[in-house]
Amino acid sequence: MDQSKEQRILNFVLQNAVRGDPQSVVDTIDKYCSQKEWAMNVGDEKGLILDKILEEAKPSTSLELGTYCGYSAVRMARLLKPSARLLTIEFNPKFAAIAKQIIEFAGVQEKVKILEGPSEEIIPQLKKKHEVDTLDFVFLDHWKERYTPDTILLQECGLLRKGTVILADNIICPGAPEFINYIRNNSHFVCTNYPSHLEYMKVKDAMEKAVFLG
Ligand SMILES: O=C(NC/C=C/[C@H]1O[C@@H](n2ccc(=O)cc2)[C@H](O)[C@@H]1O)c1cc([N+](=O)[O-])cc(O)c1O
Ligand SMILES: [Mg+2]
Repeated sequence: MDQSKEQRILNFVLQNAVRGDPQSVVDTIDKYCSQKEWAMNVGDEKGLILDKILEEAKPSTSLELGTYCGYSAVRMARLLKPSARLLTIEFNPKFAAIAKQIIEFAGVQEKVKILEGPSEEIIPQLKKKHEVDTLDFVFLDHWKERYTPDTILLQECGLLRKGTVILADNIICPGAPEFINYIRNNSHFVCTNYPSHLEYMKVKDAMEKAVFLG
């Protein structure tokens, strides 16, 4: 059975990154995906925007929707304080297994917990099963048509608090038009757009920050 692209990314990390060094894992994935095979990691250009917004938020409890290979989980975990936690939801068991190995290789497994399953099933379990009170930071990078229903679900489950920062990837490419329409017309959020480029490409993309007002 020949390897998947995600397995090739994992192997490249295991052979070229420095164990226990999250920055080297991030740089190694960027190197592979810019030189060998494109993959849907947030990447280094949008990654720097993610870094800045995350550092400003100084979150104790963060949630990511769409782990994929774990690139942004490692990228975020490397900036979190030791007591902070990142929960990341992944639907595809093959991707979750790859991400687990990349997260462990980077040495950030103490801060990161992968929750396997669909977001609409897992979000309602966060408070009781995963001891979440409210979320300080949310990174949306899963199926683009799920951005809006999952943002509504997070509110319904009482997981957002005054000041929760939601950051969404791919506002232009592939695009999340219904999310943009929803969030920019919702008086409970203050939105900021961050123009950038699609990972590893010259194509325009953007991220959107939405701060919940309570
Ligand atoms: O489609 C994109 N992302 C969809 C991501 C989906 C990921 O979210 C998981 N998930 C986790 C939980 C769920 O409930 C559902 C899915 C899926 O199993 C997958 O791992 C995308 C596409 C491009 N592109 O240029 O084409 C660029 C990007 O940056 C992208 O993020
Ligand atoms: Mg993305």
